[in-house]
Amino acid sequence: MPSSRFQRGDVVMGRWPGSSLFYEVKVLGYDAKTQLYTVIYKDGTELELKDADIKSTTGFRQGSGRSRSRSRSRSPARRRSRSRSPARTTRRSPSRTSVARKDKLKEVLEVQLTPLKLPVENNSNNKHEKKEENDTANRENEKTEAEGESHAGGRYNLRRRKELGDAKIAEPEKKEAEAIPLAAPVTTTKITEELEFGGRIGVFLLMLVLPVMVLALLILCGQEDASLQSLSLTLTALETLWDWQVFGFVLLWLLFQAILALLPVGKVVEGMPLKNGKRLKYRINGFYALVVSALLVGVAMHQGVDLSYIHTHFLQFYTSALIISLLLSLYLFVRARWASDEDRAPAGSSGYVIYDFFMGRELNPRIKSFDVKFFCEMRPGLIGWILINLAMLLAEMKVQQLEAPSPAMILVNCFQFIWVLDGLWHEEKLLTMMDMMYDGFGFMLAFGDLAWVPFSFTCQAYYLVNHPNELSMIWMACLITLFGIGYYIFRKANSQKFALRRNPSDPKISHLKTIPTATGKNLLVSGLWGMVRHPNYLGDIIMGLAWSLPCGFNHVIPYFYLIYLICLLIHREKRDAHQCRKKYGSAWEEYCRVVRYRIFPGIY
Ligand SMILES: NC(=O)C1=CN([C@@H]2O[C@H](COP(=O)(O)OP(=O)(O)OC[C@H]3O[C@@H](n4cnc5c(N)ncnc54)[C@H](OP(=O)(O)O)[C@@H]3O)[C@@H](O)[C@H]2O)C=CC1
Ligand SMILES: CC(C)=CCC[C@@H](C)[C@H]1CC=C2C3=C(CC[C@@]21C)[C@@]1(C)CC[C@H](O)C(C)(C)[C@@H]1CC3
Repeated sequence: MPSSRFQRGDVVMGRWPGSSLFYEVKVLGYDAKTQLYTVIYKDGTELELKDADIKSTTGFRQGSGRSRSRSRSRSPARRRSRSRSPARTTRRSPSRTSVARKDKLKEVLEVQLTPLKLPVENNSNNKHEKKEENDTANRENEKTEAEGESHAGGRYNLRRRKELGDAKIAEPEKKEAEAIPLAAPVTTTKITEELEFGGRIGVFLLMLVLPVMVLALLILCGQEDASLQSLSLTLTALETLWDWQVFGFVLLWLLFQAILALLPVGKVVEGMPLKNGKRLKYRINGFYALVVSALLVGVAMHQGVDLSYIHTHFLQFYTSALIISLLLSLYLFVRARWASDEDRAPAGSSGYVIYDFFMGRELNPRIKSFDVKFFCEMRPGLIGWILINLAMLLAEMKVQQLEAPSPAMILVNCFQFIWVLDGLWHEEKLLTMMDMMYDGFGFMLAFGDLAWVPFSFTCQAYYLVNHPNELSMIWMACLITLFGIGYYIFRKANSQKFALRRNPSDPKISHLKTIPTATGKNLLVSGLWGMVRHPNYLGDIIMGLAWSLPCGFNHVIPYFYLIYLICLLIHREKRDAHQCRKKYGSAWEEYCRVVRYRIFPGIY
């Protein structure tokens, strides 16, 4: 290879097809005529890459700020690669941002990758060559072949983790900790390449439509005639939507929850690794916060506080929460000016003000050790939801002059309480979710957490106050069973995924088959995760159905949550599939071939 920058055997960083993610690859050869390198990824995938799609590992190591076991002297090559780093582009003056964005898009579009056909699995020469290349993923493939479980015709093997033994499975993780920066893809993306939610116009419309939609929902739920046609006749006067006292109560609630979150009670855990390899610390005490909140509410009720005040002032409560979420989003947008590149959320760094305001520019905004996003996602809205449901239960008894709450109201309260309790009990798992790992904290989540969750998720209980619905014993038994099935699928699927990510050799998931990927992470491909690609979404939707059905079939309004959830999760599935395709490439394609349906078995 006379005129090539890299030689056969060199370990370099190669761009993954169609993305700006770089993984460690080994150079297998260089074709001077086509000027393409043949490289092999950790999972055995061979590709041809242009010179521009290959970077030296030293440049990446320096840039990513990870701790290394061996430090090398600063070479001219490394200095070159640092000066070209996109990190620099975001530090440029705003006038140059859009030029940088175009350059970046161009760069991504220009990636030309030609997948090579892999040699047939039983070609002993090649197998030997792979083995010599000392690649962990190859070694795993070999083990699998020995077990006769290789996936016919595929590049990946479906293997039983149990049969391999825990120690062996943990091997890639161990290596990664020692020296190979493989598990977390190294990304040079500092500016958003693709705009989601319909871009700037889409998010602008969403910011207008979503708050009005919740207001309309609440007006409809609260009036006798909950049909959609009746909405225009009863447009509420704006001044009736505001009450300073209510605003004060909402602020007090937020303050109270923030104090509970700051109490030195509960364990402190580390979040998932950030771009710079560091992990943030989080105090997990959501469950205690729920217990203390319940005690406080109990004492207040005992002292004669009438919770049905929340029902009679529900619109004012919503408006206050909306204003607070708007103010919070503004604060977050402004403070992100001083955030370092590392703290920026990839999705909210487009350079377009409106888009970044919606998506959130900062990934983990913190005031000292107080994580604003983590707090808002789990506390005031979720615990507030339970408080509101309780207020609606009391209001129903008052309005309908009942001695005890209706069975429909009890079911709605119990189902939703279990869901919130489960969320707080497994609070730690939020740290591995898309919202915490990739999404910035902007208007979407601030409004979602503080206004959308507590005021639209409570629509069934609010509706039942004025729209009683009788339930037969059989129907109640059916609803409980339906909820139980949904909960089982939701919990089991989420726990299996969490266990795999936290400890791939966890005995609880050792019976499940997985597909290895180039990043060192595995994808579950049997059990619930073999039924559909998002069993947790399916479980969530079944539960949503179970707590909407007690409201009967007279109006569509109590099904608002279910409709929202289906739309959100279908959209989320698409977003996630897009990210996973970029992250996992052919392993993800293989997974999609094996598990055909996304959320609903046999349907979608
Ligand atoms: N009620 C509501 O309003 C909402 C509820 N939810 C609920 O929150 C929960 C979490 O949702 P969300 O974070 O969106 O989605 P998931 O928990 O499904 O997370 C998706 C991620 O899981 C990993 N993954 C995907 N497939 C596999 C597989 N086969 N094996 C192992 N890992 C896999 C990938 O990340 P990686 O490989 O990087 O780990 C992927 O990016 C769900 O139960 C959902 O229903 C979510 C949104 C709103
Ligand atoms: C239309 C609009 C404004 C959308 C914003 C969406 C948010 C409301 C939801 C996005 C993902 C969420 C999750 C939860 C609450 C709703 C939001 C914030 C969640 C924290 C609720 C508790 C669960 O147990 C959960 C942890 C699985 C869940 C995670 C996702």
